[in-house]
Amino acid sequence: MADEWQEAYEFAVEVARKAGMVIKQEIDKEMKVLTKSSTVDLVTKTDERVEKIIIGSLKTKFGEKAHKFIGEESTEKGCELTDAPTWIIDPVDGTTNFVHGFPFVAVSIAFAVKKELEFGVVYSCLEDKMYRARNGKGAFCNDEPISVSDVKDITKSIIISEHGTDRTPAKVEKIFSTMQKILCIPVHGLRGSGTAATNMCLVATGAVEAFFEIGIHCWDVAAGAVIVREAGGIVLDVSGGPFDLMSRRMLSANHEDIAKRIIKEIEVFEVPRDDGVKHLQQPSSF
Ligand SMILES: O=P([O-])([O-])O[C@@H]1[C@H](O)[C@H](O)[C@@H](O)[C@H](O)[C@H]1O
Ligand SMILES: [Mg+2]
Repeated sequence: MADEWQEAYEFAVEVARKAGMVIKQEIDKEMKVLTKSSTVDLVTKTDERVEKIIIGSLKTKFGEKAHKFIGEESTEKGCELTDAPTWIIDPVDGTTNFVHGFPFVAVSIAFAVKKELEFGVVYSCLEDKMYRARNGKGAFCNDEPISVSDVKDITKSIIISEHGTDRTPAKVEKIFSTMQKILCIPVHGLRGSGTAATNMCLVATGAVEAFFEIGIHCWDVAAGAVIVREAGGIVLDVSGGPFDLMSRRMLSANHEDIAKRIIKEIEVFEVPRDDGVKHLQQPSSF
């Protein structure tokens, strides 16, 4: 069937909008903040509630058993990506922003079939920007086509990276050393919105040339990966090898020239994979 997943794609947009409305209603209320992997890895009742709303809506629409789900707040024993149609969900990407009222928070919903990403939806709900893309069908923001920047000269670029939620001094040192080297290439600027999904959409719209991070999770970047590719960009491992959704390493860029130059400066550090697989050989570089 040529267009087997179109209905699911359209429904994902609807569900992302519904989820974003809940986030908008909750952001100004007093909230109880809990922590997860570290004291700066925050979670709220809204994260859990929104994930339940999204997965509940998808199950009602497509049946309890037809699809599998990987959700930030409900995947406790590692993520297993099989050949089955699988939804990959971050209900509130940018939870720290949400807690502080910093105005970038996104709902990220991706769909993979046979381990290949089929479509992605990122709703930057406080800005009311609905980003979406489906394989081979282009990328859009609020129904307008989007495309990456045509800047190939790194000295004319803006690059995004984030600090993540691991404050191990040796890792933080590598993150800042990488940022310092990139800043001093020099580039026009370094930025970070506090949501990986939104960062990838900023690459897709051409507002920045690249975004990279080590330590993100599959639900942070799955939807954004489709959006960047469909906007004409590339998504790679931070070594320049192929992007591996479970590796927790990702570089997205408008062009190979920008990606290659950034890769020269990235100080890579080890993070456990999302699927728990150990000793996987890292992909080779360019
Ligand atoms: O926890 P969360 O807010 O959904 O997701 C986080 C955001 O995407 C942040 O930008 C990135 O730096 C972290 O690595 C992610 O964990
Ligand atoms: Mg996230």
